Amino acid sequence: MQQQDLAKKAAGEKAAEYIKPGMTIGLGTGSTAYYAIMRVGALVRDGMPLRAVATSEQSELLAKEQGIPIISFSEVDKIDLDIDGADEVDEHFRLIKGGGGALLREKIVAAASSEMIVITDESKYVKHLGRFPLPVEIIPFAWELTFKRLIALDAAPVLRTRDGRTFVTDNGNYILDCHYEKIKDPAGLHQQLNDIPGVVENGLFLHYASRLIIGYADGSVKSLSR
Ligand SMILES: O=C[C@H](O)[C@H](O)[C@H](O)COP(=O)(O)O
Repeated sequence: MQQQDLAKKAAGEKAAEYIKPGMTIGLGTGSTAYYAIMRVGALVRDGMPLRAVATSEQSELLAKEQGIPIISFSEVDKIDLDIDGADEVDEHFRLIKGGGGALLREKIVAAASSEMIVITDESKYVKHLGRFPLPVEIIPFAWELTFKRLIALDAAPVLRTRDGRTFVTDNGNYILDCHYEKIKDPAGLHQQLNDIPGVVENGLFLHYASRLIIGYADGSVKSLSR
């Protein structure tokens, strides 16, 4: 296993220690959330009663393979604990998410959760958000106009593609990856982006994370709360 994967595994498995019987869990998306989901699966197989909602089709599939009871959102009043990865996190627990294109569902789940644990390896803990391109989910209708609005705002947007085709999210939308290098005013930018017609959501998660678990290649973790 690569060193970064050891760090992700350590963080994902540590997060699962916060799960208590009877909880409703939000399952994140990505290569770090993968390890948390695997651990949740092991807890279920050991007999712990819990249920979960997933933040992407990919995570739902993995959860079902692991035997985790997935419930529909119509059955959910509140989510006790959301465990998810991030592309960047700063010391104020502000995040950039959406590298895998799951930001919209992830934000809906984070907003509905009493607690959000963010799991990362140390490379993602940054002084300033922005080196990782900020994903912005937009609707396909007239996407070129939304794209031009973002150019006018100096976001340097790039339409995300995969295998030579436009990337389409689980919600049928497109992603514009916006290049800032250093985001000086995350709250202002969040508002500015979401005010643009055609923008569905952006990858800044500013108020959701309550605990940050950073994994290291030697298998150790640092768990910080706010
Ligand atoms: O859209 C994807 C999510 O926001 C992921 O949680 C994020 O991209 C981190 O993924 P990974 O753990 O694979 O680096």
